[in-house]
Amino acid sequence: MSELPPFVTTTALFVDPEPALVERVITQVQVDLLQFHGNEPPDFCAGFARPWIKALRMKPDLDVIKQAEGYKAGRGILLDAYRPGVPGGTGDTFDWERIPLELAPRIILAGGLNQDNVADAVRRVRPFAVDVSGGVEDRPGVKSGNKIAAFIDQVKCADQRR
Ligand SMILES: O=C(O)c1ccccc1NCC(=O)[C@H](O)[C@H](O)COP(=O)(O)O
Repeated sequence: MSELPPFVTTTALFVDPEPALVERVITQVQVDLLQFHGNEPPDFCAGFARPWIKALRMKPDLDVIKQAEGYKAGRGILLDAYRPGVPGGTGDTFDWERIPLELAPRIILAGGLNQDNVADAVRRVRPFAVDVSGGVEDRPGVKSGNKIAAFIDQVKCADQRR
C-alpha cells in the first residue's frame, strides 16, 4: 500500500461482514473507503471510522429513491445488477432507465460494463463514476491492461460529449 501514488483510493469491499472483521481490516490495512455489497443497513455502514459507499443490487422491485435516501450518509451509491445468490461481479447489465435522473450525481454505475457499452452508459445515466470488474478481464480474476485502457478511453470520450 505504501507504494501507491497519491490520490489513489484504496477500497475494502465487504458482503455482510461481522463488525469485528471490518475493524480488523481497517486496523491492519491502510483503507480509505469501505464498500458494502450485501444487505448491511445504514447504521451498520456508518459504524466504522471510514467513509463508505453502499451497493444496491437492482432487484426488480427495488425502490431506488427510497433506498438511496436511507443510505444518504454514505459517499455514494453503487448500483449493480441483481442475480439471486450472487453478491456482485455478475457481468450482467440492468435497465439503466430505472435510475432516477436526480440521483445521477451520487451514482457509481456498475454491472456488466465493458469497452463496448460504457460510453452509452455514461451518456445515458451521467453517473458520478463507473465501476467494472469482469468487463476488463481476459479470464476470471485476471485483469487486462489493454481492456482497462480501452475502457477508460471510452469513458473519457463519453465525458467530453456531455
Ligand atoms: O467482483 C466480484 O467478484 C464481487 C464478488 C462479491 C461481491 C462484490 C463483487 N464485486 C463488486 C463490484 O463492485 C463489481 O465491480 C461489480 O459487481 C460489477 O461487476 P461486473 O458486472 O463484473 O463488472
